[in-house]
Order: sequence, then structure tokens, then C-alpha cells
Amino acid sequence: MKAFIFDLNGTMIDDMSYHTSAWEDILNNDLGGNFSYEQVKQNMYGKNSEVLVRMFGENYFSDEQMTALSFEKERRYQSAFLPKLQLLPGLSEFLETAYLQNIPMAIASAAIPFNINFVLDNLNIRKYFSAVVSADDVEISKPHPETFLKAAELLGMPPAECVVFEDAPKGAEAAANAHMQCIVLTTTHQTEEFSYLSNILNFSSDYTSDYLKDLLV
Ligand SMILES: O=P(O)(O)OC[C@H]1O[C@@H](O)[C@H](O)[C@@H](O)[C@@H]1O
Repeated sequence: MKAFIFDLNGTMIDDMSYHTSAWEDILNNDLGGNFSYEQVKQNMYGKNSEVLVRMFGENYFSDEQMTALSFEKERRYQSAFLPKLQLLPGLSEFLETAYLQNIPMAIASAAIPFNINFVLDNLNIRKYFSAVVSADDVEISKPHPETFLKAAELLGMPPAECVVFEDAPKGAEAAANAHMQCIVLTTTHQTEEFSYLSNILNFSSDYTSDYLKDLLV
């Protein structure tokens, strides 16, 4: 394995419950939906516009409405999560070691640049990543492979030499669709939820596991 591709939310930072709450607030309180927390959690993968279409159907919102709702959801998420914003345990050291070993690294996220910048700039970790793929860079988000294939292309690496770090079944599925192996961070989902996939190398709760330490020696 020659390159690392990181999903962002839930994989580098433990923030998925904040996304779920922000979505729940917008979908139910602003848009009059009646979705349970669990329904929101299971359906909020991919781009924000894809989430809105999944929940309310095609052509329910205009593109302008979806863009405005997307930013409003992220504003609520950011203001709630900012006091807790930090990398998962061990990730700071992991990134620094991989960087010193010249391992090419990319971010490949379904989030909009507004959120990716929120994380990279507040945590001052932009220098580690030679490529960043956001929602705005792809036609179709995860579980479609486009996000990860684009990251590999920007890194100049064949997919087979890229290892993906993910927290979500739909993200790990996107990695499988891109013919990439995947390490799962169990911040948000149970290991059984990934049992339909055959590209999972390891499950770790954070970046202090022996498996991840051994990856860099
Ligand atoms: O692809 P990532 O980095 O896990 O980001 C996914 C999340 O990004 C958020 O911005 C979306 O609102 C969520 O619905 C989505 O699940």
C-alpha cells in the first residue's frame, strides 16, 4: 500500500452525532419532516443534496433551496461542534509519521468545502494532504466510487495501491466500488454493519491501535 485516502467526518474527527442532530433539526423542525434519529443516521450519507432528495423525493426542492439548506445545516453543525473539534486519538502522530515517510495522503469527503475547510484550518492539518476531494468535485457521492477514484487520480496513484480510512458502511462500500481496501474507524457504526463487504482490512476505535502503528513501521 502506497497512499492513504481519508474520509473526514467520523473518520478523522468524532462528529457524526453532531451531523445527525443538525440534520434532524433541519429535516423535522424547519422542513416539517417526522424522521427518527435512527432514520436520519442511516440516511444522511453522501452529498447534502442527495440526503434531501433521499428524504423528500426528486424535485421537491430547487437547487437554490438545497444549497441554502445545506449551508444552514453546516452552520448549525459547526457552531455546535466547534468546542469539541479535535482529531481522533493518535491521528496527529499517525499523520506526522506518514508525512515524514512521504506517503501520499488525500481527503475524500462527501462534505462541502465549507466543512472541510472548517476542519483543516481550525486544526491546522492542511499540509498533510496533497489532494482534497469534496462534494463539489463529484457528480455522485458515496457509495459511488467517484470520490475515491478522483482522490487516487489527484495523488497519481493506482486505486489498488490506495488504502481508504472510513467510518461508514456506505463509505467503505464506495471504497470497494473503487477497488480499494478499507480500514474502518468504529466511531459511529457497529462492525456487523460492514459484514456485507469484503474489502475491510481492520476495525480500530482510534489511531492508537497496534494495527495502525504497524502500518507505518
Ligand atoms: O464523507 P464524510 O467526510 O464522512 O462526510 C459525510 C457527511 O458530511 C456532512 O457534511 C453531511 O451533511 C452528512 O450528511 C454526511 O454524512
